[in-house]
Order: sequence, then structure tokens, then C-alpha cells
Amino acid sequence: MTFLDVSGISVEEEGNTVLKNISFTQNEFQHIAIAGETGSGKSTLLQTIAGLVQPAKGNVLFDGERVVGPQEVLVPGHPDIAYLSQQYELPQFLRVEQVLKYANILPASEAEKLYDICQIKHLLTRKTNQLSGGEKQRIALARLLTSSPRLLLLDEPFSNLDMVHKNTLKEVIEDISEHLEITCILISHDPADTLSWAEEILVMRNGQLVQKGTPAQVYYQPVNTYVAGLFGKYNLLTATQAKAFSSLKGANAAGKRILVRPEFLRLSANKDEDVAGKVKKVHFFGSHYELEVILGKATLTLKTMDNSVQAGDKVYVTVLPEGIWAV
Ligand SMILES: Nc1ncnc2c1ncn2[C@@H]1O[C@H](COP(=O)(O)OP(=O)(O)OP(=O)(O)O)[C@@H](O)[C@H]1O
Repeated sequence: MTFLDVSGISVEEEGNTVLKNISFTQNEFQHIAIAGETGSGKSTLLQTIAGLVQPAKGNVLFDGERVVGPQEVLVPGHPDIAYLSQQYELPQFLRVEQVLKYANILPASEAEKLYDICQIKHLLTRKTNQLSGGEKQRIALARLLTSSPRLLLLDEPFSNLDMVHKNTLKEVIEDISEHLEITCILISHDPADTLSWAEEILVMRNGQLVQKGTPAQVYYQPVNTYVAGLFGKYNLLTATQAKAFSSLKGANAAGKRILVRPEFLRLSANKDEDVAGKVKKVHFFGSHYELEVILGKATLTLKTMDNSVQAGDKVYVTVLPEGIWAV
């Protein structure tokens, strides 16, 4: 039986169609991430799955049973599905252990394990107004997990967290899946969060699912420039611009433009074969440099580890043909 089966979900809010005919399935323990511009319907989709928003059409089946919407029950929500909202709130001025005790239905040893996994054991005696944003986030998560959900829906859990708290929360989310056997769906704006974690990514736009695929598919083979742009920088070459690269002579984009990620453009020493350009700007990113290179009428972005290149330098550029995609 399919763990989660979302079929033909449409949602109307105040006369507007917010979700249009969304379908996908999730296996137990499969990591699914949802990406999309702001207002594309990501939160509404998670809330519908959780039984917190009423679909106008379609069904959500969890373990073969329909998740009922809020208009059909007195207390909305499904006991096995937890939704961590972007606007979670903790009761004010209580000690963390009190907050958790009220929600907890777990035996003491399991609760202990949960607090350990959520990395909040050292915070139990603190008051909720004495916590950082990242600590509050992990306590809100632990509080949700005390109800032993099987599916956890995480709505932008990393927003507003600094790198240290973000990395801690990432570890926590990994441990939750692994040690508590909870399946997760994650919304995040940041491609670094979704590409490295997900097995499948759903891309939303205007309430519709525009692409569903592995991280490599949405990154290297996006269905359009909207999807390409959500996952990082890219270059677009017209057929004429592409022909200038000897490595792309055989490429046939059937009249479409060629998309190349910056890491598939390389500086080259081959003055005879490759295209000459001028470096407009050099940006340092720690792990690499990003160069803006003017090639004819186009300005292309190229990633390199070469620290000797400076603005104004003349360079030669080649394209690795395995990194091109027609859009
Ligand atoms: N209760 C509601 N009433 C009216 N409109 C709503 C309601 N909930 C959502 N919408 C609208 O539906 C659209 C999708 O909203 P949603 O919050 O699901 O998008 P999102 O992709 O999660 O955005 P963000 O990334 O900014 O959180 C938006 O245009 C929003 O204004």
C-alpha cells in the first residue's frame, strides 16, 4: 500500500484557485522536498496533506485511508501527521520541560531519546523566553514529535536560522528519519537544503506542479528557466552563441536555447579552439570563485577554483558538452 497518495488535489481560497490538480505519491521514509517561488502554494499543499485545509477536489490517502478535511471533523488534523508551521508558537514564560510535558504521551525513556535527537536536553530547565530562534524551532519540533507522528511536514524550518543552528537542525532532521522512523516532506527556498537531502523534488508554480524529479533532474534537466533559477545560477546560450564553442558543434538543441550551469563552463588554455572573453567581475564564495565573463554580446557565469584570474583579464572559455540541456 502506498504510504501517501495525493491525487488530483485542488484548493480554492476566497474564489481563487490556490492548488490545481496536484498528484504525487510518497513511499515510507522517502525524502520529498517541495520548492517554488513565494505564493506558489507549497504551504497550502502541506496543510491539505495534514488535513488542515479543505480540498475542493481530490483526495489525500494516508496508509490507504482518506485524510479528512477541516470541514468534515470537529478537530482538524490527522493523528499520524504532524505539520511544523512557519509560524509555530511556544507558550510564553513556561519552562521547556513544562511545555513538553503537557504535549508528551511517550514513555520517559522514549521522550529522553527524542530530546536527545532534537538536541534540546540542555534546554529543559530554561524558560521559553530565554531561547534563541534555532532553539525554539527545535523545541517546537520536539513538541510535535511527542505525539509520535509517522509523517512530518516541515514548512521552511530553516528560514531565519544562522548557519550553526541550521546545521544543527539539519542533523536533527536526519536523525528523526533514521532513529525515530518518521517520514518527512520538507519545504525550503534554499537549493542547498533540498538538493542534498531529497530523493525527489516537487516544483510548484501558481498552484501547479511544474516538475517532479530527482535533485539531479531538476538541477541539470529543468523543464524551464523558472525551475532552473530556483536551484542556482545558469547560463542560456542561443543556438548561434552555442555554435561558437567547438565542443558544442555537434549539439542539436532543435531551435531551443542551451542551458549550462556555471560549473560546466571552464577556463581553457586552448586559444585556437575555445572562445575568447573578458572577465567583468570576480566574486569570492569561499569554496570557489564565480567569474562574470563577457563573450561577445553575452555575459556568462563560470565557476572556478583558479584564484589568479582578475577583472579585465582576457580568458578562453570552453563548455563541457555533458553539462548542456536544451530549454
Ligand atoms: N486562507 C487563505 N485565504 C486566501 N488566500 C490564501 C489563503 N491561503 C493561501 N492563500 C493564497 O494562496 C497562495 C499560495 O499560498 P501559500 O502560502 O500556499 O504559498 P507558499 O508557496 O507556501 O508561499 P511562501 O513561500 O511565501 O510561504 C497565495 O497567493 C496566498 O495568498
